[in-house]
Amino acid sequence: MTMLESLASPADPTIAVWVEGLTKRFVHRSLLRRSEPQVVTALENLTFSVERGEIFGILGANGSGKSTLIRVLSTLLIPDRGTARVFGCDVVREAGQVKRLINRVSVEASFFKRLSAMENLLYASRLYGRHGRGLRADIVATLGRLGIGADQIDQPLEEFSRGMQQKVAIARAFLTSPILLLLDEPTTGLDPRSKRDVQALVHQLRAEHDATILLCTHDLDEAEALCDRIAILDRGRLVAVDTPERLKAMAARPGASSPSLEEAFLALTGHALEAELAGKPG
Ligand SMILES: Nc1ncnc2c1ncn2[C@@H]1O[C@H](COP(=O)(O)OP(=O)(O)OP(=O)(O)O)[C@@H](O)[C@H]1O
Repeated sequence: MTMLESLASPADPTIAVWVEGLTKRFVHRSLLRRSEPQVVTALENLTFSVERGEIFGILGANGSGKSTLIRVLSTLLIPDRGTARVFGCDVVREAGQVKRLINRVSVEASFFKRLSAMENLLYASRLYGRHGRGLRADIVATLGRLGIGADQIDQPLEEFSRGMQQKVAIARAFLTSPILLLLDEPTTGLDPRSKRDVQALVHQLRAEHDATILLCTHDLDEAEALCDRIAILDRGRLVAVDTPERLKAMAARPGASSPSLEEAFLALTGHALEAELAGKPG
């Protein structure tokens, strides 16, 4: 825990996300009747906070708990223990208020698939109170920046590839200007050029819209390029929270060249980021 985290309080307006003692377990029942159900601890007593305006990364291997954390923060899952607040609102008791403050972008982005990108984005923007003449032009410009041309804008989304739908989800987050943007693996499955477009838009979103961004990834380069601070999750436990530079410094050995973020991850968790942890009981 950093000095700031030990001094901050959940009511502090400069704190966007406040997580204290957060624990979530799942019971995995085997199809074979004789074997005992297994309890998987997806999140184990997490405590951290994210400052308003930060781009905060959650880095962890498959099954380390990243999506579970995002789902708790977006009010889709109820934690077993502990609390989580978004700008002071409790994600369980004040879920309605939290929903108005967040926008979650994930692979299972929900759209009206038979409607076009333009129709979906007009609907979402109006839901967030955006109207007026400039809206259509903004939608065209935002999609254009992500490489979706004017000729594709009126096509039904069901005809878009997964990567293109992911871009429309990111455009939606940009157009609706949420205060907290939860990005769950936003560039997975995108080609390198599209990845760079998305990353540029994330930076712009923070700069122009006073957004706080929580980004789950297992892409080390992306985490390093985008994040002010990174939390490393390992089997549901928080092993470190710090700037990329300080995480790397933690893994430095006297006389050796300065470690990469990948080496820092290995030193802090004891395994490589690609390690498959899914299904391991906590
Ligand atoms: N709905 C669920 N029911 C049962 N177990 C679950 C559920 N959701 C997650 N888990 C388990 O919780 C653990 C953490 O999963 P989670 O999806 O949060 O990890 P992750 O870090 O997001 O992984 P990935 O990078 O593969 O998306 C895993 O062991 C997973 O099997």
